[in-house]
Amino acid sequence: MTLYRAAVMDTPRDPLVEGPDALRADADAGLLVRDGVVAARGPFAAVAAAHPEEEVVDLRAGVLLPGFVDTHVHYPQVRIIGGLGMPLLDWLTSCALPEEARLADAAHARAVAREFVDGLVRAGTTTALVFGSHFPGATDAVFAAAEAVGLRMTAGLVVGDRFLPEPLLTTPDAALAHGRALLEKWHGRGRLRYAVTPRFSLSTSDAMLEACAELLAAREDVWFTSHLNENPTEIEEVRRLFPGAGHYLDSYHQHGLVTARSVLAHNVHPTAHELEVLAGTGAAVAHCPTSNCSLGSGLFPLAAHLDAGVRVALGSDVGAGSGFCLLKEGLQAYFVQRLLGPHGVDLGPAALLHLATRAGALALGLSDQVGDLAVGKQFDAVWVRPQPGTTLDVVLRHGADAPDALAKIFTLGTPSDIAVVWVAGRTVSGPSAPVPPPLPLEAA
Ligand SMILES: Nc1nc2[nH]cnc2c(=O)[nH]1
Ligand SMILES: [Zn+2]
Repeated sequence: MTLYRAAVMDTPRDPLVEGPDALRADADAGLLVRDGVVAARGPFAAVAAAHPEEEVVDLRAGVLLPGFVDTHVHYPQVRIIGGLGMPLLDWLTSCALPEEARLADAAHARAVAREFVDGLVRAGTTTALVFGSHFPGATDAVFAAAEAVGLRMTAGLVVGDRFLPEPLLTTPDAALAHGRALLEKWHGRGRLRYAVTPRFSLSTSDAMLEACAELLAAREDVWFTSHLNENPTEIEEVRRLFPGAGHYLDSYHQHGLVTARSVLAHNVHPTAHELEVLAGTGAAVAHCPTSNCSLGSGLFPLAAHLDAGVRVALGSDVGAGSGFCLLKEGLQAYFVQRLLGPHGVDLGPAALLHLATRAGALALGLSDQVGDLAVGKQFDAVWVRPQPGTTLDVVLRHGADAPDALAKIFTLGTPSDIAVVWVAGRTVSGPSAPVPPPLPLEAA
């Protein structure tokens, strides 16, 4: 057992519903961690008195937060982060899809999988819903990489049978067979789960979506993820391709793909009826603010989602998004709501923390395990500890109170300020993280 002593902030209640007081901030907390689980929590003096024999790890030089939950991120796109200046469909054609085709090469895919998982944990992400690759071998590689590091990951084979470059195309039968094999190998193994992942309606026929529905029905606890209402040109094209669908969401919903185990990314341009269906089914939306800004997709209507009762969490959407760190996504989400003026939601620091942590856990059905640091939860945590003398260090030393410190962390924090990251009590990034094995490039 280990007794961590730290300033701890988390949001077991929702600040978007209950207001800023929902931030739980304990200036000198003791968290006793046994077998990767928070076994006791309280004022440090009280927990230490009750467990005098435990080793104390003193983290008071920084702030301890729950691990971040990224609800939308693309594994094959690590190396193309930063492709600026294009709207969605041009960016896909000239930037993302050619890179994704390179994952046909197994050695390349293994290297990218390692870079991807490493990028996530360095940024403090401990749980992620991941778009895999169009290639089964490459998707297998990202599961293996996540398992090796200990990342809590839900992912799946990305499938499509139109719009894509030829090497990325598949058929409904092949998609089903490969998806089933990956699901049987990885779903429920350790912290890994499978998500059925059609790329987007634009790249999937009704027959392909039906194959997705068949795979989703294979096990009751399998997840579903895809894209939705990201860009006006995309939406228009989906309307043309699915004349029988009432709207974009309907192209999935008609196949039974929209449930409480569905996470749809973006939804920048929803109709009122789509919001109603999302709320009614319990499906969640992954809001990806840096991606939406970078591709010029639009300003996310968060208020409309919340008013309709739709669950919303954050996604980095790497590689259209500008990096893995959910602190940056939180800040960008805040900026976007400011730009919406009277139509924007007032996102205070507590709301940003909730969006980056517990909202993601709720969206992924994992809130009984992760998302906050209550007793009984997994010790998935990040220690924000800027290097002495950095601007974040300076402003934290002159902060007023806990919400103020949190606002500063979201404003200035980067992966280099995240000193240690734990998943289930084990260090996955930081000084004592196990040295990963060498890249298996020679084996190819
Ligand atoms: N942002 C984004 N939107 C998509 N829609 C379909 N594929 C993608 C993708 O890779 N990124
Ligand atoms: Zn995406």
